[in-house]
Amino acid sequence: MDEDRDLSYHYDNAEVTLNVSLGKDFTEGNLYFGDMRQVALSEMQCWEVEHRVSEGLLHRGQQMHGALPISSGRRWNLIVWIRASQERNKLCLMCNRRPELVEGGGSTDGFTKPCIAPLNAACVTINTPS
Ligand SMILES: O=C(O)CCC(=O)C(=O)O
Ligand SMILES: [Fe+2]
Repeated sequence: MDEDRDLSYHYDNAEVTLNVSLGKDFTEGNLYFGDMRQVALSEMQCWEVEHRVSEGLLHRGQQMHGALPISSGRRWNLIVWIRASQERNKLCLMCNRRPELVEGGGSTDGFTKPCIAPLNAACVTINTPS
């Protein structure tokens, strides 16, 4: 709390993300979006999206995005990362490999083992739009 004034460019470990602006009072701090994570950062275009308080924004989790710095106030958001096991069982978004599945009970379709690969540095590069 009180420390994160912005959020660098990244993609989410989710198929779809819901981002709801809860307020409170803040200035600046817009979201920005780029292409899907597979596009080279050097070729990516970014655009800014105004995110008004009480509005929800639904985006693909693998679309690159970030939050610009706020210049005053406090910015609260509700973030819901929505994951689909059918998709995630095919590919781990964090290491780009097919995950090993652990048997689940009942009607589950498997759970992934913890990912041991280091985070891809390209995913956490700070690259704010000009
Ligand atoms: O601060 C925001 O609105 C973005 C948050 C976000 O992208 C995340 O938590 O994955
Ligand atoms: Fe995110």
